[in-house]
Amino acid sequence: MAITTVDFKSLSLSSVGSVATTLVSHYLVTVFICFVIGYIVYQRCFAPLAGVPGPFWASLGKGWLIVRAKRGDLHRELIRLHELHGPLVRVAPKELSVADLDGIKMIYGAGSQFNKSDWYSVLKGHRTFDPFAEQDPHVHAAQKKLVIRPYAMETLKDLEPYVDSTIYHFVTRMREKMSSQIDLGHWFQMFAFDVIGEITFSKRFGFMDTEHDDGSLKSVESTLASASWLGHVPWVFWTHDYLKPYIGNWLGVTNRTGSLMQRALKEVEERKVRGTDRNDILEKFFRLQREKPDQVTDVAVISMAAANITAGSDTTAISLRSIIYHLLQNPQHLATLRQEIDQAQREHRLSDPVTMEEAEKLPFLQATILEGLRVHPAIGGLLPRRVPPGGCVIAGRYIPAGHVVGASAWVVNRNTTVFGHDASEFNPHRWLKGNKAEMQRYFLTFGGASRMCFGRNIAFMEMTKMVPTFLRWFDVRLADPSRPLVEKNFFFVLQEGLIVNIKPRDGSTEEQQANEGAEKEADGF
Ligand code: HEM
Repeated sequence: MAITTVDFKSLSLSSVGSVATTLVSHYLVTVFICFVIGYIVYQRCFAPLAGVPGPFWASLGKGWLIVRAKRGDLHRELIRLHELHGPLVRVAPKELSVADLDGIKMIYGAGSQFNKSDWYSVLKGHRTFDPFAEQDPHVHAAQKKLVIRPYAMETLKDLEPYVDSTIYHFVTRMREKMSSQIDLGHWFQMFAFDVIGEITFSKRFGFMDTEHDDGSLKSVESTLASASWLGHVPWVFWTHDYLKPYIGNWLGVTNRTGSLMQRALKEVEERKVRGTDRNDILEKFFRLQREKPDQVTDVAVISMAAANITAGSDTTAISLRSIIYHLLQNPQHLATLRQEIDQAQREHRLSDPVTMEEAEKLPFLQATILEGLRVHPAIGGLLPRRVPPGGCVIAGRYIPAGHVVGASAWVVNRNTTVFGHDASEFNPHRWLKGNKAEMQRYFLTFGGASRMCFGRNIAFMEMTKMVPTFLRWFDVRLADPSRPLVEKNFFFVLQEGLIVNIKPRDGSTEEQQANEGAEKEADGF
């Protein structure tokens, strides 16, 4: 048997060095492999959330969430995973998606102790006044108390004329588009931005006039697209923030504190110089400021005005698209709604545009709007919350303090126990026949508890007026009913492809209707 021996004398210094390097690198690789195996074994077998079902890669890091956020399909994937695995799905090593009804009540119900997680820190950035993204519950409560009044039900009457004038403008522009194919989804987006401009600053953005935007639409989209993945790794955002003076700005999320804030700032400054006799939201903020000048600062007013644009424009456009698209895909429900609207019209129960009060007396319309909001919630992210001290038990599973739990309205709004066996279908009748109070308890489209949407009354007013006014004047058909809308979930679930053919209704000529619309606009609507 041959025995190999090392002749140390014959080894040069450089070959000793290379043997040492090889040994060290082998050692490091071995340590690294042991570490990786140890980490995988820990996460899969011993970590507090070990054993909760979910995608393999999600149990090991944030990569799975980031990939889904970038692909924009998290909402659909969560529906699939909950169907497969039940009430809890592990979406990251310390994060769960929850579909359990008691769990939903615990996280988003009255008196909840679950505060917004670090995901929101990237939206907030350095802003000092930001009720949407604020994580500290005491700061949030104090800020909300200062600015909530302009969003209350009683003030809707003051804002209604601004919505009327924008709806008139929309109808007029649609009449100019008669008999042609249009991207109705894009028009709803331009409408939603214009109406927010009008109720906040008494100034439409002017997108419907020019059929172009000034970059705001892209700005909101890139804010969301960037926040939706960065929120899972806030340290990337803060490192970028630290290095920004040297490397420049690479992250779209900073738009929220950049260009949109600049627009709000410009409007606020102009208004201060110009003054106004209008009773829009800005004027209402100024009134609050006069009452409490130390607390309702300029920063607060500008921040809230900008929040209206980011939180209130796309969300409303998405909801309008959902309502109209689902009606067009379900002609039987469209026919029922048309019947209700036409009958009210014949009985002279409708103004033009339909008033909020009139619309509230149309039950099928109200049911249709709720159903559109249920099947396609504008916000499709997980609404992540931190588990409070002491931990919690959801679906029989203990979840330690500091872990993150969240639910997507896309999953909860499809719960068959609450919404019925056909929960995944669009059926407005469920709101007329089913247990409405129970359905509203778990309706997560506007969020929940103290963090529920401030702007929901305003959004509801816009939709409840717009839908009957639009359907009363126009006959709309999908250009290609076999082509579903494309969805992109960047926290907001945006749709693309609502291409329709549009025609006048009621037999009146296009010219006649266009003239009526123009006259009404000139009358000061
Ligand atoms: C159909 C339209 C809308 C939908 C579906 C919607 C949905 C939501 C949801 C789900 C939340 C909670 C988000 C979370 O927990 O992270 C929220 C919060 C908020 N929304 Fe809306 N929203 C809509 C329209 C509006 C409008 C028109 C405005 C303003 C004019 C607005 C202003 C806000 C604000 C300020 C918050 C933060 C509330 C807080 O944390 O206290 N929203 N919205």
